[in-house]
Amino acid sequence: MPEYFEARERALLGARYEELYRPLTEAAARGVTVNGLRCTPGDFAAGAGIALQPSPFCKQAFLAPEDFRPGRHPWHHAGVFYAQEPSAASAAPLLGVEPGMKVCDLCAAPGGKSSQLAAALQGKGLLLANEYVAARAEILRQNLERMGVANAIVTNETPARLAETLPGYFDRVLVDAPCSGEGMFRKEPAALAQHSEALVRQCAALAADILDAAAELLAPGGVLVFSTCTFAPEEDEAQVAAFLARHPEFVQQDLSGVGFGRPGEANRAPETPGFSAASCRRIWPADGGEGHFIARLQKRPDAPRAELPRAERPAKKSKGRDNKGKSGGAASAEAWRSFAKEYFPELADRAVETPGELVVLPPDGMPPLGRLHVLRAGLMAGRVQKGRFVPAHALFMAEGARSTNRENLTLSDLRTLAWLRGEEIDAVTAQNGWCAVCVDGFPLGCGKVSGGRIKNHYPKALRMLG
Ligand SMILES: C[S@@+](CC[C@H](N)C(=O)[O-])C[C@H]1O[C@@H](n2cnc3c(N)ncnc32)[C@H](O)[C@@H]1O
Repeated sequence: MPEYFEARERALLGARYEELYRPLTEAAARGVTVNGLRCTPGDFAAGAGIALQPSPFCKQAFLAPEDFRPGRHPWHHAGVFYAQEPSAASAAPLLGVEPGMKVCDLCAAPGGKSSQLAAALQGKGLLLANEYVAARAEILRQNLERMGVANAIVTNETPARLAETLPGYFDRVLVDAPCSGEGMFRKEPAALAQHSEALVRQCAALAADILDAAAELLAPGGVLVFSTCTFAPEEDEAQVAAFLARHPEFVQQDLSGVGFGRPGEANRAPETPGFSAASCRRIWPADGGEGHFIARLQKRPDAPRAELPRAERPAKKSKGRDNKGKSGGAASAEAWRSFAKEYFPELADRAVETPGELVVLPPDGMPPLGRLHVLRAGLMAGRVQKGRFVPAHALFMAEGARSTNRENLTLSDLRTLAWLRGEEIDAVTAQNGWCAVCVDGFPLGCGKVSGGRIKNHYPKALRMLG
């Protein structure tokens, strides 16, 4: 253990130090969280063929065996589950997301908690999943695509710019803050190597700014969940106490009845009106996970309502014209509609956006995004090339199970692994044309059938090699 960390924690915990941190000498716990857009936890446990234990931290999650390799399981490729450290699955359900809400995940990559929030929305309402680090934002986009999320906007922004653009817009905001990662010591050697008192202070200051942006993003009556995977007072209890002192328009909610973990620690924050350490929740290594801190705060319903800034002019539409003289956008929409009528009749009447040659199905009630850096706004349906519609992988990952043309594989079918390796496979149930390839009913992308064989369109970067 880093010297500063151990000295601090021993001073704060006394004899409890040994009890609460002792499990850090054992192997890291592994967990999986079931994607509620795909199936129920019960169906997952019955069909996955993995020795699972229910997680104490989340109804949709399980503890997995130490040697479990998620990337080798076809259901992982099909977005049926997300490999998530067990205690990390605890925070998102505490946000109380319901279908139809507007939800923002401010620090979202790689996307474990965003996937949980999207599942809670059940395709209705909006998830804005933001990630500040560009390369991580791309991973977030890919993970949400794998999980079949169609109603997300993925942005690569600073929390402050989001708050300027969408003040008061969201019913729920999650801040899973960048932190000093003291709960990652066992799992990620880098967290151990980089740890220092200066890092703790730097992370605390950064998270305070992120929380201020979160406060601005929330509508009156909206709920904010703040979580970290660290134990440092400045980043946990003292952070929440300082937030409440800065934001009298918020009240803390009590998490003592959540059924897992332990209360926050009173000696980690100064006495602050409205703040209760006992109402926070801590998961210590002794509780079975790597470690998490969670607090829940509500913006008072009578807090002043913010005005959205006036929408800026939308980006110029492509001026491309097809060979029939129609605008590129109208031609793309028409190509999509005729494709959708054949393969996804339920989607054929949905409104589409056609930036350039692309066809995107925006989420219902798109907010004004101004000049935000948006990686994806809704579901990428495909693109039009030489007048023909070419479907996107994302379309089949979100809607493949409802396609009119499907190849139905199972976990025990040898064609499943062949498909994930990128090979051509025999068509048994699918007819000529585009088809969804599914394992046990869960989508694994698309292929094109001709002469009884399915040409593999599973993206090269996602293939299971070796
Ligand atoms: C604890 S991780 C989020 C994990 C994620 N919620 C999940 O469940 O998969 C914190 C994230 O905050 C991002 N981050 C780093 N600097 C940031 C900043 N200045 N503002 C907002 N987020 C930042 C990190 O890149 C990291 O992806």
